[in-house]
Amino acid sequence: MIVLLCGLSGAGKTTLARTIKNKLDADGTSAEIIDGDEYRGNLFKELGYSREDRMENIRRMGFIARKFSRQGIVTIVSAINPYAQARAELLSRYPDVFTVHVDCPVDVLIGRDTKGFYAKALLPDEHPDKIKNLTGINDQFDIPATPDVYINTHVNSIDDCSNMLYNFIINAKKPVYEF
Ligand SMILES: Nc1ncnc2c1ncn2[C@@H]1O[C@H](COP(=O)(O)OP(=O)(O)OP(=O)(O)O)[C@@H](O)[C@H]1O
Ligand SMILES: Nc1ncnc2c1ncn2[C@@H]1O[C@H](COP(=O)(O)OS(=O)(=O)O)[C@@H](O)[C@H]1O
Repeated sequence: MIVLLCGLSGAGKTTLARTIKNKLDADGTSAEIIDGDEYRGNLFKELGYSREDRMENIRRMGFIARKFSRQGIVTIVSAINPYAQARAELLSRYPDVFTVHVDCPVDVLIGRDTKGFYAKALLPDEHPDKIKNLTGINDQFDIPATPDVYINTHVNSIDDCSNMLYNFIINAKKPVYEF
């Protein structure tokens, strides 16, 4: 199965992906994480943050994820994945995709600001360091209308969030059709 985490930067996707992979490893279930930062930094270096590049980023991650999931590996795609169109494309292309909205209020994310991006996005327009396309501040995020799982990392602890998602993964079994 492909577990498509989506949510704003700092919402907790990487934290949850790693925690869940550890849990799955511990019970003997193969798992792999396809992480936006990791793939962008190593394989997709030419991609930026325009709509077109984000769409392409998700297309590529989905393609790779399917290679793993076909082998029975629980494949967690951890990326902001902001567009309904990109998510719908993966859902229509692959038979084993589950969407997980990792949610957290923007004001809490501005407080977490683990990478300093929110402070830069909130700088005045004329500031040379201003980020002009940070998802959730000045770039689009389409809230998933019907996610398979909704997780709010502001109201639930890391333990509770990862247990919720882990339980979903081990119970969910969509048939995987060959094509
Ligand atoms: N319930 C929670 N679940 C996950 N992370 C949490 C939770 N509560 C607090 N956090 C904290 O929020 C931060 C989330 O950072 P993380 O890198 O996982 O986010 P991300 O969504 O992967 O961001 P990015 O898109 O920038 O990679 C971590 O510092 C983590 O400790
Ligand atoms: N303008 C930006 N918007 C969002 N993330 C950014 C931006 N610039 C740099 N980043 C970094 O790139 C990561 C997001 O990459 P992805 O998850 O791969 O994004 S996605 O939009 O194409 O799905 C964030 O974790 C953050 O570290």
